[in-house]
Amino acid sequence: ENEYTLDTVRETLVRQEDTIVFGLIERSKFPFNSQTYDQNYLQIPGFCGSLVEFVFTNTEIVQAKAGRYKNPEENPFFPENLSLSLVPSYPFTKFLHPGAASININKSLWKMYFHDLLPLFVASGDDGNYAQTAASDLSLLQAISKRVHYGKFVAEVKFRESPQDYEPLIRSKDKEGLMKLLTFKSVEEMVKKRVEKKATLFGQDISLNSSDDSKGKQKFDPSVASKLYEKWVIPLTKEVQVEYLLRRLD
Ligand SMILES: O=C(O)C(=O)C[C@]1(C(=O)O)C=C[C@@H](O)C=C1
Repeated sequence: ENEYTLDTVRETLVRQEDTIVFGLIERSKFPFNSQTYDQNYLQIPGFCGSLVEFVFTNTEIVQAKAGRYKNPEENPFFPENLSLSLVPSYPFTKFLHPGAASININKSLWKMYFHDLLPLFVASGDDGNYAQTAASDLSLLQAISKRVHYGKFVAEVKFRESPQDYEPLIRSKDKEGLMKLLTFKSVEEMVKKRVEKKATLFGQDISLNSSDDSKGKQKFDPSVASKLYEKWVIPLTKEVQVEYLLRRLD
């Protein structure tokens, strides 16, 4: 259980930034491709929904059978469709309180992603690559979901470090007080700046003549990455922390 400390969980969050920034850059290779999201585009017998829903539900079914959701860091978007893992189980450290399993905010992430985030950074247009578009939506949304739900681990670490500060707030269900106690504004500022810097560096065209590197055209507007963190990723990670703490003494 020593693998989880405030330093190690923060290191994990930092590494997850790379995945999210790359995910944004990968999705921005494709235009919006609205057919991917159109409820009337598909005509598959026995399936009702958009292509992106088709790709998500079927991918999650396979990944659940292959054991993905046995790991408490993973949360499915369509848990109602999933069957049990078919693979031998691995002894994941039981670090979280059992109440953690009932927290899944993927439905809100789904809405945020398709309604607010995508239109911010994806060019309009259609290039016919709907399956590839849905696949990059899937990997980016999975990365964002993993990051936001990692708030459960962050909250558990903080609780174990100072139960005397958290317990009274949990008992009185003081959401505002909990939010205040778990917030570190200076850390949030660092996270946003670092994410924007990563987006600048990862999105750069690389040439062999190093003096040309910074002149190349950017693959992606880096401010979108920090905006994603500021408006959604950080606030939702905090919301998960509060929800987790409220269940911590059950
Ligand atoms: O690093 C922490 O302490 C966290 O809780 C993570 C996080 C974040 O989402 O990046 C959230 C809340 C804190 O105010 C600072 C950062």
